[in-house]
Amino acid sequence: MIAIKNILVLNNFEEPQKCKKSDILIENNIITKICDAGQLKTPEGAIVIDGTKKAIMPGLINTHSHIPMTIFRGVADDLPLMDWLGNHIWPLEAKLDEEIIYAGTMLGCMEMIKTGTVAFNDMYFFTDSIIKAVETANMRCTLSYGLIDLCNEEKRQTEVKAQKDVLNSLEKAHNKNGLINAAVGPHAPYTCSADLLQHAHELAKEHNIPMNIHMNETEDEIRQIKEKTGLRPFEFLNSLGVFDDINVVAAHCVHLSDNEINILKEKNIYVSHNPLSNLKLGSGIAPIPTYLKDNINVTLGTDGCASNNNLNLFESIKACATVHKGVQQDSTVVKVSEVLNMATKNASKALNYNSGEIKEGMWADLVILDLKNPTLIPNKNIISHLAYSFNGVVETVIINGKIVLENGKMTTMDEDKVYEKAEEAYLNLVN
Ligand SMILES: O=c1[nH]cnc2c1ncn2[C@@H]1O[C@H](CO)[C@@H](O)[C@H]1O
Ligand SMILES: [Zn+2]
Repeated sequence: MIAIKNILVLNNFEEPQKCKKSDILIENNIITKICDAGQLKTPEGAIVIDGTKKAIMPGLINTHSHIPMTIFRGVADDLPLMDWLGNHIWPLEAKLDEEIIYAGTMLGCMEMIKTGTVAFNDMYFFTDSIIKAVETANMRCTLSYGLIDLCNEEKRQTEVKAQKDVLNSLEKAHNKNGLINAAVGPHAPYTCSADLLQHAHELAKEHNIPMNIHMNETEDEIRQIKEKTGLRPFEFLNSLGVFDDINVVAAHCVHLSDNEINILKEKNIYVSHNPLSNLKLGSGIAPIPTYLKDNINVTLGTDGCASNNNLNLFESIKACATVHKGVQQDSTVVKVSEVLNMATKNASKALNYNSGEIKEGMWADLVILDLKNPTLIPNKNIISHLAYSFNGVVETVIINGKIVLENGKMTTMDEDKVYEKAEEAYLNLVN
């Protein structure tokens, strides 16, 4: 049990003036009580957190990452997507092993937690090593194995077999405490055959899990699909039935035709907007204000550390809240509440979580901020600060009812050891 006393609860992004000081009780992994400050009787044996001069917010949810790529930070800058992937990232990924993946995931979990992220939607390889690290860190996540067959039949069969094992591992991990969830992850329309895409869709339906896929990131890949099929990527996948009856989290969605935007609406597809990765790889800027006008569900992601190059979702929040104002020459688009919802409750909906808000009955995935932080002063319009000024350095993080960061220190891992192992893994990767 955790009792948090006298804390400013940031649970209303639309009407910040209604946020007030309250007491919160957490039992097991659930927020069981929220009442006016001073009203909560501390149950015997509860851990008490004094919330004076502190604020609490829903933990952030990153809907697009490749967490082990934290080890790739800084290895291939200033390149366009296809050159970056084909000539730099994929050759390095061929050298990955379980130890490098574990070290990268531990570092990634640490970085996310220290910057207020409690959950992430990931696509990568070596799922067993990722599971091991995420369980140690006690983070919530949705993991998918990145399916790639490059339209090669033999490769497709290997991928289908690998996918089966991965789903078994994920199911076992899920049964422990519900922290780890499964998704299917066909990498992208330009790396997967129609058969593989349809197979992934069938699995998502059968297991009632989301699909995680890269869509329409660059003009170049769209041209490839059009040459091959005569259709744009969303039209092609829609014709295959890939979007039917499942939650789809489509990463990037930078270049869409009007007809493709209609498909987003009709199929209720969740967009994972990755503004910093799209800017760094020179891919373009997604038309987020149009999506918001059309009531499309937009969420936020960082992408991996070779294209961002960090996992601080507060930076993506600020980028999203500012870049579209510049593009549209209209400072009224993408409001503070809209962008904060993207990083919390919209993401929770996309991934079928019970979090992203602070309400009784919801999972205790919470972030406590020390208000004595230069980027949060004056302590008046804190919700505005979350979007525009906060440096992301959080004080305490609770995931699934467990304190994983306490006064800025990780409780689930030895920080120095994580740094050391990450340095070693980097050297093994590049040498
Ligand atoms: O922005 C991106 N677009 C396309 N592929 C990416 C991006 N970021 C990482 N990967 C690649 O996706 C695979 C994960 O299963 C990896 O090969 C990773 O390098
Ligand atoms: Zn990606």
